[in-house]
Amino acid sequence: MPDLAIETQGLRKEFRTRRGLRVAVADLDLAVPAGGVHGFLGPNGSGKTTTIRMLLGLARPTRGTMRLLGHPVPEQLPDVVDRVGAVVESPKFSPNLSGRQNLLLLARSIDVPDSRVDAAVETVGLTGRDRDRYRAYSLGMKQRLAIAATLLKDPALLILDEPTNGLDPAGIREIRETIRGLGEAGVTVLLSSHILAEVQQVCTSATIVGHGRLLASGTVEDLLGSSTTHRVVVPDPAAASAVLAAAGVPATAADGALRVETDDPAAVTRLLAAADIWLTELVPLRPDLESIFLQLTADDTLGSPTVEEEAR
Ligand SMILES: Nc1ncnc2c1ncn2[C@@H]1O[C@H](COP(=O)(O)OP(=O)(O)OP(=O)(O)O)[C@@H](O)[C@H]1O
Repeated sequence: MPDLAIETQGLRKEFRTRRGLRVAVADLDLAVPAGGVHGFLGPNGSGKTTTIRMLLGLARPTRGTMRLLGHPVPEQLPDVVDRVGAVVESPKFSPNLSGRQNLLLLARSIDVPDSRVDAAVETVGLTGRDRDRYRAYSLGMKQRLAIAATLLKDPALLILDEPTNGLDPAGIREIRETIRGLGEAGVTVLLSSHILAEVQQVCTSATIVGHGRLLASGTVEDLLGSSTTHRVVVPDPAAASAVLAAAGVPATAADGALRVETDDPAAVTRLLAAADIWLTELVPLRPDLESIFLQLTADDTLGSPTVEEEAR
C-alpha cells in the first residue's frame, strides 16, 4: 500500500450559482496517511462532501489531481473501486427484510461470498440483531448496517461522510466504537465530521478545512500542540504565586488553583518545595481539538466564497 491512502493536489471545485461562481473547494492539498482513522473536519459548507464526491467520481473537479490508494482518479477509479468503501448518503435497504437478508442480497449482487456477511455483521457489532427487521433498527443500527454493507468488499479504504449525523449520544458512541475497531483492524478510514469531541477520540490524524481551504493537517498530537499552561493545586495559591513570581515564573490564581506558564514543570515543583509549599496537582492544560477548530474556523460562517471574494 502507498504511504498515502488519499492524496489531492490543487483540488478545486467551483459551482455556478445565481450569485456568481462559488468556490466550494479551493486548491486543496489533502494527504491522508495509510492506516488509522483520519478526521476530515470543517464547519457546515466548508467543502467536505464536495471533496468526497470528487474522490469517488461523483462530481468532476474544476481542476487539480487526486489519487486513491496510489491510483490517479477518476482515470483509474475502476482499478481501485473494489478496495474503497464509502457511505456518503443513506443507502437504500429493504425495510421488511432483516439486516442480514439485506446484506446477503447485496453480497450476491456484487459476487461476494455469503461468509463476508458474518464478518461484516460482527465488525460493526450487529451480531445478535442482524436477524431483526431493518425497519425496527435504531438510526445507529441503520448506520452500522450501512457501514457493514461497505465492508462486504473488504476495503482497504473506507470513506464516511458525517456518519453520526442525526444520531443520539448512544448512537454516536456505537459508530465511534465501530470506526475505532475498523482502524485497529488496519482499514484506513476518512471520517468527515463537524463533531470534534467525537473525532478526537477515534482519529489518529486530521485535516481541518474552512471555505474549502486547508487550515491545518497532521497527527492529532501535532494539531493539539504542546502546552506551556499548567494547572497547579496548592493549599495557599497566593503564597505560591508570590514564590513563583519572585523566580520569574508567571502564575495567576484561578478557581482555587494556579495557572502557571512554564515549559519546565519540574522547576515549579522545586521552587514551591524549597518554600515549603507542597503541591497536590500539576497538570498541563492542553486545548482540545474543538478549541483549535473554533480558532481556525472562527470567520467561517458565511459559506463558500465567490471567486471574487476569494481573490480579495
Ligand atoms: N451542486 C451544488 N451547486 C451549488 N453549490 C453547491 C453544490 N454542492 C455544494 N455546494 C456549495 O458548496 C459549498 C460546500 O458544500 P459541501 O456540501 O461540500 O460542504 P460540507 O463541508 O460537506 O458541509 P456539511 O457539513 O454541511 O455537509 C457550500 O457552500 C454548498 O452550498
